[in-house]
Amino acid sequence: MTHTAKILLLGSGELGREFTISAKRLGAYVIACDSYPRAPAMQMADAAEVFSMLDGDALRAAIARHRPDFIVPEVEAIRTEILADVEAEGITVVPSARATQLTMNRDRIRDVAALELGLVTSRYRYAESLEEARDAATHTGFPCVVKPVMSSSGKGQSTVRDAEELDRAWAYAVDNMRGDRRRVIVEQFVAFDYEITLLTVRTRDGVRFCPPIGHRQERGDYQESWQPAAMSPQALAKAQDMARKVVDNLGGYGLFGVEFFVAGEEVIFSELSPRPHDTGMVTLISQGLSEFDLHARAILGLPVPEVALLGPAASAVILADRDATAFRYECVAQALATPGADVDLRLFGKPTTRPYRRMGVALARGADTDTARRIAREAADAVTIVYE
Ligand SMILES: Nc1ncnc2c1ncn2[C@@H]1O[C@H](COP(=O)(O)OP(=O)(O)OP(=O)(O)O)[C@@H](O)[C@H]1O
Ligand SMILES: NCC(=O)N[C@@H]1O[C@H](COP(=O)([O-])[O-])[C@@H](O)[C@H]1O
Ligand SMILES: [Mg+2]
Repeated sequence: MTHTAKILLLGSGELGREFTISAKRLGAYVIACDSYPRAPAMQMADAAEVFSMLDGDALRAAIARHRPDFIVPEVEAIRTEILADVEAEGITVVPSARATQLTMNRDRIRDVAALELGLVTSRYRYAESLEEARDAATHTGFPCVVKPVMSSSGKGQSTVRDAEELDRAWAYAVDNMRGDRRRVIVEQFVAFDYEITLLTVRTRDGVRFCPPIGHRQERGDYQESWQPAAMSPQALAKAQDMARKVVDNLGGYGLFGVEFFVAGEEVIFSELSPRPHDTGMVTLISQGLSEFDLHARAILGLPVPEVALLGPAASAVILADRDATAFRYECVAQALATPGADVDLRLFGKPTTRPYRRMGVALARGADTDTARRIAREAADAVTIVYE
């Protein structure tokens, strides 16, 4: 055997690409899967498979063909029943088949967090019709946020200020949902002071936390993130306590991105990813071991040391603005030229653009997080996508 482990990666975007690099550095053989060819992680992997992760037959066939030691989900939308079957047959699903099933849809994980574990969440209710959405909004009050239970990166999500706007929000959610479950969550709008991602690693030796990551979102999608997020020790302790409860409930080994809203000293659990988080790309420059290295180590059962921050750092996204198949990047040298600053780039190698598609990220370290944010934003803005 020439490799330490065989990993089937389900989803091959930018997060999978960095995970592939981390896993391969530790000697793993990686088969990268996604619905389109030349996806970012495929360009780094030993082998690639192109099929929809929601196609159960194709997923089963890929598992049977490669017989991996580990299945590592990189997206939410996967035919997760199959993962439960293969876990029972002895393949390790990361972090666990149950975690992938509970987090694929917002309603399941929200019910576990709020009802089973008693975590603080916003008021919420589910709706399967416009009528039910109206009832749900009576329960949450206005403003509220309407999201399809199956979606990510803000797709189909909108904030509703009054009853009049509900029709449009319901239609928008139904039109932009993934899968075939016409179900939304209606959530009380939380007027938070700031929001964080707490990267939480479940390892054989216990749970470890990265310093909290602050982030700013637009259209439900992340624009910039920074680490450490300034927060009181009391608020951090509450977030860590909730994160520990939820990852221990989900089980298995790996890194989780646990999202919280913070208002004063109140910490409100929002949702979590049982895998590296987009806002956690800042750890590519802020930590000796990035979130991808930590995920790989935890999965492979390797030692995971206490996480040390190298210094205040930030990430800023590089977005496309139109549909295109022919384009190039310019001004990369200028982006990396900020004098005296630690600045870096990741261009993901996505083969096509579309409006708001994340094509890359700029990374920076600075004397404080405000400085790092400024340098990262300037570097991201310097990179120009030239459409041909
Ligand atoms: N109830 C709420 N109150 C206030 N803001 C909210 C609320 N729900 C979501 N948001 C805002 O929208 C962002 C995206 O929401 P959420 O994380 O639920 O969606 P998502 O589609 O799962 O995103 P991702 O997959 O990128 O994490 C949040 O980070 C927050 O900024
Ligand atoms: N918030 C979830 C997230 O950031 N997921 C990341 O985006 C990719 C899809 O990008 P695409 O839509 O540009 O193909 C996913 O594969 C994953 O790496
Ligand atoms: Mg989120």
